[in-house]
Amino acid sequence: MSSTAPGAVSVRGLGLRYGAARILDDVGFEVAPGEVLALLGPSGCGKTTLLQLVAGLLAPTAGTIQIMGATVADASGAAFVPPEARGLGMVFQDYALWPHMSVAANVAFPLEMRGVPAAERRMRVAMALERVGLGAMAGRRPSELSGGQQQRVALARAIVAEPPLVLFDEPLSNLDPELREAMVAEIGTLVGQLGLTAIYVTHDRAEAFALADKVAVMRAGRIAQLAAPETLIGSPASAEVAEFLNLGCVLPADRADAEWRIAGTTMSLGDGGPEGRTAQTLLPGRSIRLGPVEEGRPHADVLRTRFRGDGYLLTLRICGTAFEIQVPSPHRANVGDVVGLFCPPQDLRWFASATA
Ligand SMILES: Nc1ncnc2c1ncn2[C@@H]1O[C@H](COP(=O)(O)OP(=O)(O)OP(=O)(O)O)[C@@H](O)[C@H]1O
Repeated sequence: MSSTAPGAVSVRGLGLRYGAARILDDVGFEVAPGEVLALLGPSGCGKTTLLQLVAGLLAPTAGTIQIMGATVADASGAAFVPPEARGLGMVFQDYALWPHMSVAANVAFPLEMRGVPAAERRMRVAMALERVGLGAMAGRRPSELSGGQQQRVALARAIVAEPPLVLFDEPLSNLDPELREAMVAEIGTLVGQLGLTAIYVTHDRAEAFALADKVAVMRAGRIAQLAAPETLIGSPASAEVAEFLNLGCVLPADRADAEWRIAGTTMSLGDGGPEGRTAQTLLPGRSIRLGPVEEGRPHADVLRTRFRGDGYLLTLRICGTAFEIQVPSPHRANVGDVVGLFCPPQDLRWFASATA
């Protein structure tokens, strides 16, 4: 796609304030047609607020939102298209189904809103229910379905009118972990088959990485990094992002002559890193190999060991510091063991010091 083609969604300089409180600040992103963007971040970072702005449930106090090239919100007052006129599909955490209506009537609702004739409605509802594996449940009430089935109904309702954009707000958080994993796979298949353009809000890294082409990591009302999942893992933009993604242990480092030393110990990680006398370095859990304790290498105490089926997950405390790291290991280790840590220098990620 050429860089000048209009995005399915284009958000620029978006902000929302409630009085003096800045809930969102200078948020910008593009979603290309057929792309899935995940908004990932801890509770309270503004994910849902951002989704509600795109949906038209809130109006921004700064910036613009375009959907398929049309401006649907402009804080300067030039435009505000109400939610029902944006024609988007939405899937919420609590399913938001009408209890007094049948499954088929729930799914038919967006088509009714668009004035689609009854015969075509019936056909499209049947197709949408078939797609989510609920063809046989059309006549039931939502209360006669399991949580997973109810969320499939919501999914069918979100796609039945073939909207230009589907918004997902933590759709799986009410389901138990096993079902959640199965539903992630189902949503991924559906999104792929239908070529859906979507924005998917979650605080679950695995869910975001499994479903999204791009992930916006949000912190305190801003996008801290927006990148493909592989880039986030390999090149987190800041110590904050690395910590939120649980990529390993971020340690303060001091330059001593030609070497870096960590947390005031004599551990040396070799040369490299940014300019200046202090920095932070990410020791990525997935790059660490365990071995014997050796002079001049970091070592760690084993705090916990957990069997995972394919090996062990060890929780280690680095060299008498307060810093902990989780490291996968094919071998069992005992609580209290001291192990040497080996990390290829090229796998370390360096960040400017927090206090710099
Ligand atoms: N009507 C409101 N008035 C004032 N502050 C609000 C209002 N609605 C939300 N907030 C605040 O805005 C911030 C962002 O809320 P939002 O629900 O978008 O976060 P979130 O990342 O979706 O969190 P969660 O995962 O817990 O839903 C929070 O600090 C919240 O307290």
